[in-house]
Amino acid sequence: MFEKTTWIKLPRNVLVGHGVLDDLSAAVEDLYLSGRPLVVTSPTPDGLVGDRVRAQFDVAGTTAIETASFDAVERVVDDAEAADAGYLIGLGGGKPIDTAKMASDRLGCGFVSVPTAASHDGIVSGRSSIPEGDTRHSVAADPPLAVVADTEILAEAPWELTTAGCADIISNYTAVKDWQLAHRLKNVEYSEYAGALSQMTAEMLVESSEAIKPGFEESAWLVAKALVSSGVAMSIAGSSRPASGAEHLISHQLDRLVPGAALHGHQVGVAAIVTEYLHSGERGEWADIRDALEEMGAPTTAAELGIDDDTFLEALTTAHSIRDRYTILGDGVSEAAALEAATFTGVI
Ligand SMILES: NC(=O)C1=CN([C@@H]2O[C@H](COP(=O)(O)OP(=O)(O)OC[C@H]3O[C@@H](n4cnc5c(N)ncnc54)[C@H](OP(=O)(O)O)[C@@H]3O)[C@@H](O)[C@H]2O)C=CC1
Ligand SMILES: O=C(CO)COP(=O)(O)O
Ligand SMILES: [Zn+2]
Repeated sequence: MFEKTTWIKLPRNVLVGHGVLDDLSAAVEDLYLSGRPLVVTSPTPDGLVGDRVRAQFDVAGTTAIETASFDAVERVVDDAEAADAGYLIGLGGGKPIDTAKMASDRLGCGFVSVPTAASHDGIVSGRSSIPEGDTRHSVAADPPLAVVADTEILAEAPWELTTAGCADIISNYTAVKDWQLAHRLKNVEYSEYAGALSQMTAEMLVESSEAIKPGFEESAWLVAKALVSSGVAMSIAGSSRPASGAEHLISHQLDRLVPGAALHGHQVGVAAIVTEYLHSGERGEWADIRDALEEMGAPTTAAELGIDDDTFLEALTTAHSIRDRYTILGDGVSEAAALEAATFTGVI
C-alpha cells in the first residue's frame, strides 16, 4: 500500500501593500474566526501602531512582551484564557510574532501575523524559534491564518531591520545546499518543490538588489514578498530546512555566546559567506553572497556584526552540536579549518 501523506499548512489571507493595516479587520472577518482577539506585541510596535489595530476590533486585551521566552508564551496563554480570547494577533518583529505563534498552538486557537519589520521569514512560517537557557527551540506550530504586512510601516522601520530580512533570504542559498547534502549523505527527506522555491526566492531577491534601497517603499514590498515565499517553502517542507542550514546553526550559537549582539538576519548572512566557502571552496560562490549582502547594506564581517573574531570562530567550530541537523559543518569544523575559511572570506 502507498503510505506517503502530505499535509501542507499555509496562511489563507496574505496582504502586502501600502496601508493594508487598515484592512486587517476585513482580512480577519474573512476567516470566520469567533471571539475577540488578544493583541500580542512589544513596546515599540505597540507604540507605533497598536492603537490602529485595536481601533478595528473589540479586543480582549493586549499583552506586551519584552523578550521571546517560554515565560512570555505562558503569560500570553494565561492572559488569553483569562480574557476568553478567541484568537491572537501577533504585532511587531519576530519576538511578539513567535510568541503569539507558539501561544496560539498551546491554546489551540487561530493566530494572525502583523509584522512591523521585514526582518526575517518567521513572520509567515510555521516555526516558532524561542530561546531557553543555552538552547534555542525551533518548534513546529501552525503558520498564521493571515499575514498583513503594511509596506508603509515596514518602509519606515529602521533600514537595518529590512537588510536583516534580505540577508535571511540570501541565506536560503546555503540552507538549500545543506539540505541537499543531508539528503545525499544521511538520506534526509528532501522536497524538490520546497528547495526550488526557496532557492528561486533568494535568486529573485538578489536580481532585484538594485531596487532595494532605503527610503523606497518598493524595497519593503520586494523583501516582504520574498519573506512570504520563503515561509511558504518552509510550510511545504514541513520544516525550516529550506531556509535554515549551517548558517542558522552558527547564528543560533552566536545568540548563545553573545545574546543580542546583532539581528538574526545579519548573523545568518555573514555565516552564509563562510558556509558557502565550506561548500564550494576558494572559487565558489561565497563572494557572490558577500557582494549581494554588501549591495543591500547588510554586514559582511564579524566586526560589522559587533562580534569579535574569537567568538565568531568559537561559534563556527561548535555550531554543529546544537541541533540534530546535518549540514556542511558535519561533525565539527576544526579550529584550523574555521580560521582558514573565515580569514579567506574576509569575515574575520
Ligand atoms: N520563527 C522563525 O522562523 C524565526 C524566528 N526568529 C525569531 O525572531 C526574533 C528576532 O526577530 P526580530 O524581528 O529580528 O527582532 P525583534 O522582534 O526583537 O525586533 C527587533 C527590534 O525592532 C524593533 N521594532 C520592530 N518593529 C519596529 C518598527 N516598525 N520600527 C522601529 N522598531 C521596530 C523591536 O522593538 P521592541 O524591542 O519594542 O520589540 C526590536 O527592538 C528572535 O527571537 C528569533 O528567534 C528569527 C528568525 C526566524
Ligand atoms: O530562521 C529561520 C528560517 O529563516 C528558522 O530557522 P530555525 O528552525 O533554525 O529557527
Ligand atoms: Zn532565519
